[in-house]
Amino acid sequence: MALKVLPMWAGANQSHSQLGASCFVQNKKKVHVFSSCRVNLAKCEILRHNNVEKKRLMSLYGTGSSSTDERIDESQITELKGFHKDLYSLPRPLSAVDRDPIGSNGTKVRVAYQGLPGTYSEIAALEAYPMCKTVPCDQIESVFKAVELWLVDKGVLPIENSVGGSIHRNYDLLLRHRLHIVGEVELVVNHYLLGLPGVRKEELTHVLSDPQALEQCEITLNKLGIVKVSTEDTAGAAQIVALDGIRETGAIATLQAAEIYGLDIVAQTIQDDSDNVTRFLILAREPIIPRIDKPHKTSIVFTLKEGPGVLFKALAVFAHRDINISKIDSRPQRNRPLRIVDDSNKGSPMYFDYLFYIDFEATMADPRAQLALTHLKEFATFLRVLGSYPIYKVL
Ligand SMILES: O=C(O)C(=O)Cc1ccccc1
Repeated sequence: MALKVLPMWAGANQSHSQLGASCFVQNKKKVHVFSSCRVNLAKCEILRHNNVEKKRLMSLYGTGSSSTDERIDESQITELKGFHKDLYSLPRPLSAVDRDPIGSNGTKVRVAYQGLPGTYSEIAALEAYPMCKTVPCDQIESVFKAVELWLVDKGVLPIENSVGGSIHRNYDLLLRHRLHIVGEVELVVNHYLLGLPGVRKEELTHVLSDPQALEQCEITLNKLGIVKVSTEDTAGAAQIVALDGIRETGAIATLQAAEIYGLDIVAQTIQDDSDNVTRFLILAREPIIPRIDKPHKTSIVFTLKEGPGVLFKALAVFAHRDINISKIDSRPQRNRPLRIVDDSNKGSPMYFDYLFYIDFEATMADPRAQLALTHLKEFATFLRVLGSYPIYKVL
């Protein structure tokens, strides 16, 4: 099918996205519904940037009706991608937009997230931009593409949680794409066990949810003897329960999902760890100008040369400048996981070649941070700044 490149429900309102979502469940296959309003917004943005392209794009997209049947197919996206390549090569001013609900063109900020309406990611998007228009996408990859292709202004993705640690799949995506981190949000995640109206906890034999949510409630679910089944996201699980109408199947999801999909709360705060916190990142096409009135952090990723004490030296560049490191993580490189240390001998040792992710508490506008990274480059074989952004504080 021709819709592989940008499969997302870009619902301009809840009914659109719910319509798309119910098709998804009922037909047991993905149906990609684009709201024409969303497509038209994207069109406008593109047309503003290049009048020469105007005729071509108008014929590409047509004038558009308000039907949810309007879809973008692969060839259109490919053309759009080519066009945006040109746009990316133009110098772009830094954006000072920071938790600002109004975008530079006077419209509401549009924030893409993975899943259906009612996910934790949507709640995180609204926490970062309270007046924003949230845009559901069927995969994390679609969130990145939606930002890259100017269909939305920002994207939100969960990056780590206090129970499971880093979400490495999402770290990999940060590296594969060239978006900038412009913010972070930390949510205390309270999981609700939801069921069809009137269902009691004892009746449940199966529970559906996102793998992270299932992991965070493992002890509770094992005690209840409930079989865990993974779904794409928590709200998707709630919707399946509502549509399938099987009394023995519940979902772990948000309070918002219970309301949206008409489910009862069978049990609340069912996570094993009461301090269950998930950290989300906000992504944008452009970096922000760091503000001096707020503490910021910077996220970087790098690889190191081989040798004794190289990691020690790498960390010392921050210590020498009194820069606090708030996170460090390592991950084998996916495309080059093994490093052959010495190929002169048979049976010479092979190590995993690691990517190091560090968050440190300074902005790239801070000379200490600039010096630290210049110093780090002496030991690094690769270094990328993922973004400087305000440290999240509950307001
Ligand atoms: O599926 C969701 O609702 C998400 O946003 C991902 C997630 C799942 C569990 C905890 C935090 C985020």
